[in-house]
Formats: sequence, structure tokens, C-alpha cells
Amino acid sequence: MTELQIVDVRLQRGQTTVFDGLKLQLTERRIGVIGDNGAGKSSLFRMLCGLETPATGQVQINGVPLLEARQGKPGLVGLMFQNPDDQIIFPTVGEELALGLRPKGLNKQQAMAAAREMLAQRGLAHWAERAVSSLSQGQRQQVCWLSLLIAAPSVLLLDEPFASLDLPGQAKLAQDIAAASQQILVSTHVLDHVRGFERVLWLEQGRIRGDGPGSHVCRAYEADVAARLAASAHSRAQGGALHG
Ligand SMILES: Nc1ncnc2c1ncn2[C@@H]1O[C@H](COP(=O)(O)OP(=O)(O)OP(=O)(O)O)[C@@H](O)[C@H]1O
Repeated sequence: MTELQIVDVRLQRGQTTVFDGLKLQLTERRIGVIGDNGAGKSSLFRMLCGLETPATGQVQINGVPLLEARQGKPGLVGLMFQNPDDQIIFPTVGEELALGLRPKGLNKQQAMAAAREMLAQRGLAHWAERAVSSLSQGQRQQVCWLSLLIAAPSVLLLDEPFASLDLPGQAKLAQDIAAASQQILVSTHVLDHVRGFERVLWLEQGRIRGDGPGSHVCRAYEADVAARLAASAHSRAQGGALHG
């Protein structure tokens, strides 16, 4: 099992200090990440796969600094981007899936054959030559997931992977996540997708506000949102009474 560790990290993005003194040990097989817009979910994932470098502190894999651990092992941590257009590089679906197999030593033909086989197994054989630009947003999100699945990194980071999927697509992805043997972290605003996870992190302005079994943490976040809504309705009503 791969163990990700965040050791006393400060992360700066532009003018924003996203994390300051963040410490986390991530050992559970399924970890959900929830919280308001701007709480730091994407930043956490980008940092865990090396796209953002902390100003101080460190991300470690099995006790080894991330950059060192990834040398010669590009398939250690994989990110499914929130926006498919940030992830997809190649013009066709087949080529995009094949890309994930090249680090495993397959040549171009072998990688394309494996990509075609995977698509065929999922009833999507006709997608192999399909231009990515001709796919809908949800279909592009599916391609991003399949790219990660075929590349099979040890740790999968899925940043709002359900966002554009239709209901059957969401159900299929949830099944795939349940069946995968790797460690998977999922950020989402749809709490039902992570409520059953053994661990959920609730981020609030870059700090850990909740950390525990999915059912407990999701309930606590929902209660907090309800309380905030009630407080703002109350203050609006008071404002109305004052001006009435
Ligand atoms: N490229 C950037 N430059 C500067 N600040 C950024 C950048 N990207 C994000 N931020 C800031 O970092 C903080 C965390 O953003 P992040 O995207 O990690 O939040 P999030 O929890 O993923 O939000 P959402 O739910 O909207 O996707 C926010 O205050 C955001 O404004």
C-alpha cells in the first residue's frame, strides 16, 4: 500500500496562501474530500501529484519526498483533472488512452491495441478513432477516467469526477471506483458519492475542519451549511424588519 503524507505544508498560489501548517497522513483505500468552493480541494490534489510545490514542508510517498519517489516511476500518482480540457492532449480517444501505457514500455502499436481492447470491453469500440473535440463534456470526462484507469497509477486522485456525468455514467464510475484495487481520493460536491467512504476530509479555507468516517463528516458539513443558510436568512429578515 502506498502511503501519502503531507508534512507541515505551506502552499502559496498567486497571492493566496492556500495551506499553512497542513499535516495529513493518507493511508485509507477510499478518501473523500469535500468543502465549499475555494476550500483547497483541487490545490490538495495538484500538490499530491507534484503539479504544485509547497513553499515549506513536504509531500512524501512512503517516507520519500514526492519528486524523488517519482523519478523513474511516473505511474505512482495520477490525477483526473476537474476540467477534461486540462488533461486531454491527443486528438483522438484511442491515442489519449494509449498515452497512459507508453511509460509501461509498450510501443505505439501495442498501446493502441490495448486502448482499442479496453474501449471494446466497455462497448465503446467506436470511440477509438473518434475526435476528442467531437465529444460532449461528460464524454470527455469519461475519457479522462478511462485514461487514468488504463494507466493504472498506484494512487488515483479524482477531482470532481462526477461533475458532468449523466446518471448512468455516475453509477458506472462509482462501480469502477469500488472495484479498483488502488488507493483513490475523490473530491466532490455530491456528498452521496463519498458518504460511504471509510474516511472523508472536510476542507474549510485550507484547514481540516472535519476528518473521519464519511457518514459522520458529511453529516457535519451538511449541518454547517444548513446553519449558515439559516443565519443568513435570519439576518436578511432582520435587515428587512429594520427597513420595513
Ligand atoms: N491559479 C491560481 N492562482 C491563484 N490562486 C488560486 C489559483 N487556483 C486556485 N487559487 C486559490 O486557491 C484557493 C483554493 O482553490 P482550489 O481550486 O483548490 O479550491 P477548490 O476547493 O478546489 O474549489 P472548487 O470547489 O471551486 O473547485 C482559492 O482561494 C482559490 O481562489
